[in-house]
Amino acid sequence: MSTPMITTQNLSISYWSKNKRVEALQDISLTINAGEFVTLIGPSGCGKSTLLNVIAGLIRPGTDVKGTFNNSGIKEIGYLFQKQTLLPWRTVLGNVTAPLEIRGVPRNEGREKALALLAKYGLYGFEQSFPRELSGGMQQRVLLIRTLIYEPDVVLLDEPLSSLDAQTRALLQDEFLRLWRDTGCTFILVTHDLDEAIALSQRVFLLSSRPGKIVKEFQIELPTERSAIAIRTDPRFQKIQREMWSDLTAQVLQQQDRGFALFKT
Ligand SMILES: Nc1ncnc2c1ncn2[C@@H]1O[C@H](COP(=O)(O)OP(=O)(O)OP(=O)(O)O)[C@@H](O)[C@H]1O
Repeated sequence: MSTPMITTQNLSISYWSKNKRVEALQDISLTINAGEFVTLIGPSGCGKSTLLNVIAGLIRPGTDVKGTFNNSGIKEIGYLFQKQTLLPWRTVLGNVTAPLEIRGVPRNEGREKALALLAKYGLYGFEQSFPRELSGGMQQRVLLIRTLIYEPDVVLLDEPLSSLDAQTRALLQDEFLRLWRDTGCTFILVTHDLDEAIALSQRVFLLSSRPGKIVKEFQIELPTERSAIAIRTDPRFQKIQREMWSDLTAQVLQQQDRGFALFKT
C-alpha cells in the first residue's frame, strides 16, 4: 500500500510583484507517495520551483495561496538546488558533518557516519580535501551526501545537475538512482532535461506554461533497478521520450504564440 506524503488540491499560487499579481500555479491537484521518485518538468517560468517550495512549506509572506496542500507526511526535508555550494573554508568531512553539528549530534558519531557515507559513495581519500580541490561532479556528490546525512524522508532537487557537463551529469544521475534505492527516501526533482526525468523517475508531471497547470502525468514503467545511462537505448524509454517531447513542444509553442499575440497588441 502506498502512503500519501504530499497532497495538493486545486492549489493556485500568485505572487505580488510591483503591485501586479503574477499567477504562478493554477489548480494543481496531485499526490506524491512515500518512497516515490517524482519529477516536475515544464517550460521556463512555469512554476516548478514554486511548487517545490510549497511542498517544502517555504511560502514567502505576501504570497497568495488558494486551495489546499498537506505535507504533514514529511518529518524532515533535504533540499538541494542548483546554486548551492559547499562551505569553502571547511574540508569535505567538515561540510558533510555540518548539518549534524547544527542538530547537536555528538562529534564522534557524526564523524563516523560521514566517513562511512563518503566511502560508500566514492569519496574515500578526499575527506580532508577542500571543495576547491574537487571536480564539479565530486562537489555535487558531497552536497548530496550532506543533504542525506540527517536522514530526511524527502529530498527536493531543484535542477541540481544543470551546471555540469553531460558525462558528469550522467554519472551523477546513476548516483541519484542508487541513493534513492538505498535510502527509501522520496525524491522530487525539477529539471529541464526530459531524458533525465525519464531515466530517473517513476512518475513525471508535465506543467503548462505560466500559470503552471498539470497537463499530463506520465507513468514511467521502467525497471527500478536500472542504469540511468543504459536505459536510454530501451525502446520503452524512447517511446516515452517522443511523447514527452511532443507534449512539451506544444506547451512551449503555446507560450510563444501568447507572447507574440501580446507583442502585436
Ligand atoms: N518571489 C516572487 N515574486 C514575484 N514573482 C515571482 C516570485 N517567485 C517566482 N515568481 C514568478 O513566478 C513564476 C514561476 O516562477 P518559478 O521560479 O516557480 O518557475 P520555474 O518553472 O521554476 O522557472 P525556471 O524553469 O525558469 O527555473 C515566474 O514567472 C516568476 O517570475
